Amino acid sequence: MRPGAHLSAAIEVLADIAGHRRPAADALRDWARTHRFAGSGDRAAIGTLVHDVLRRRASIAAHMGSDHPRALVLGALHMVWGLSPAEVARLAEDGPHAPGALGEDEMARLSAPPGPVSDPDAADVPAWCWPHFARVFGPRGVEVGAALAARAPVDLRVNTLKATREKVLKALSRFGAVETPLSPLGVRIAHPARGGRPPAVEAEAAHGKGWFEVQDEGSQLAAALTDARPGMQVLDLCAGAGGKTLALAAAMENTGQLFAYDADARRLRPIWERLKRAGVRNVQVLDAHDAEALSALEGRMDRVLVDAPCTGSGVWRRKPDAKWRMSPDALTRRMAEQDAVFDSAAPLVKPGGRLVYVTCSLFAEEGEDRVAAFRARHSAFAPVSAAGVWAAAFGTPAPEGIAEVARLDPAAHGTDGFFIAILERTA
Ligand SMILES: C[S@@+](CC[C@H](N)C(=O)[O-])C[C@H]1O[C@@H](n2cnc3c(N)ncnc32)[C@H](O)[C@@H]1O
Repeated sequence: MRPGAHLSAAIEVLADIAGHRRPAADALRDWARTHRFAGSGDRAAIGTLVHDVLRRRASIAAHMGSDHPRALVLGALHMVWGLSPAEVARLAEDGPHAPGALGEDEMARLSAPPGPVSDPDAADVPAWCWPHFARVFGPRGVEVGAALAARAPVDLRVNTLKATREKVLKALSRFGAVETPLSPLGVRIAHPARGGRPPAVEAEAAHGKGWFEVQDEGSQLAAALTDARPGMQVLDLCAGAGGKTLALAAAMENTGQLFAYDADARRLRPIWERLKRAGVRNVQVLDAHDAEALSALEGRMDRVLVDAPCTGSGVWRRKPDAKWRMSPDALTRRMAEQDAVFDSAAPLVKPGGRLVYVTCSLFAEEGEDRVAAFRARHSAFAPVSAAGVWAAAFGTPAPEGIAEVARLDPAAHGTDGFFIAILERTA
């Protein structure tokens, strides 16, 4: 396919996503199925363009005066990829399957300097979300939204059961791998510029040997603040595919007992292969909905990690389509689920043990509010300073944003957005 045809394909896929409120991955997969002539390079180029449009949909639409997929794609080439208006015009006429010549208005829009835009558009967040951003970030809201609209790097966590950071850095040196600034186990590979594909690190031999896992630095820090130590009894109550389970197992040096549970058996499924590859031997995976297995843990856990289901507003860098699909109703549903799973964790914690509540959301309704509501229902839990746990874990003072609770955001910390609260059972 010629580059011009990639633009037309991206326009088609974006129309499908907008028309049917579908996940981008589904629309891209269906497009590929019905256009078998497209090679993997073509599919990657189209996918990159679609995701770049979705990251910046609101600010591009404001500049182009339209949210039609054609306007969004042309705008993204200029505003995200940095092509000049003349270069965009050339690409738009690149071959018979390109979108076609630019109109006068399109050319004028592309050539115009950036004009004034509303805060939610400048932040590239849905208008209904803006009050939630403003509540948490105040004047930083636009900066945080813009950081969430940028491409994320590939972050890896070194599996200390099998490798060292030096070993992983060396194995991935040709990708320009560097240390992450906050997590002592993190390795980062920058996202390539304009249209480029991030390296397929999971195809590397070092991944096959279990030396590292793909995990955002924020997620690594959430696991580290759980402070699971060798010999402890620990439950990962919302284990999902096991991202944090693996980090906890390594922190426990394969000793003690780590239980992994998730209410959804399908989500838990990949954990088996991951545990094996990582050389983890201290994890017992509990069956979904095995209430008896969970109640057997009552009052026994040194740590219970509740990595609660959430809107995912902190990971919009990686799933930009999700921010436009999210709704106020979904937020309300997530809050009810968070209260339920928080409550179910409480009896499992032993006196002196800790309950660590985590979401990858930036909204206070899913963070501070849920913790306050939990504490109102459970007087036996007292907060533990996240800054104190940070200082003890890393031997450095906690950065800004980490105080009684921790809120990580891509603008301040370069991580995905996370909320972390640590509570100790006092009685
Ligand atoms: C944010 S994801 C977990 C991600 C995972 N911890 C990781 O690091 O890869 C939240 C998980 O909570 C699970 N979940 C939702 N309600 C639950 C409940 N009441 N009890 C246990 N798990 C629940 C969901 O199935 C989902 O897999």
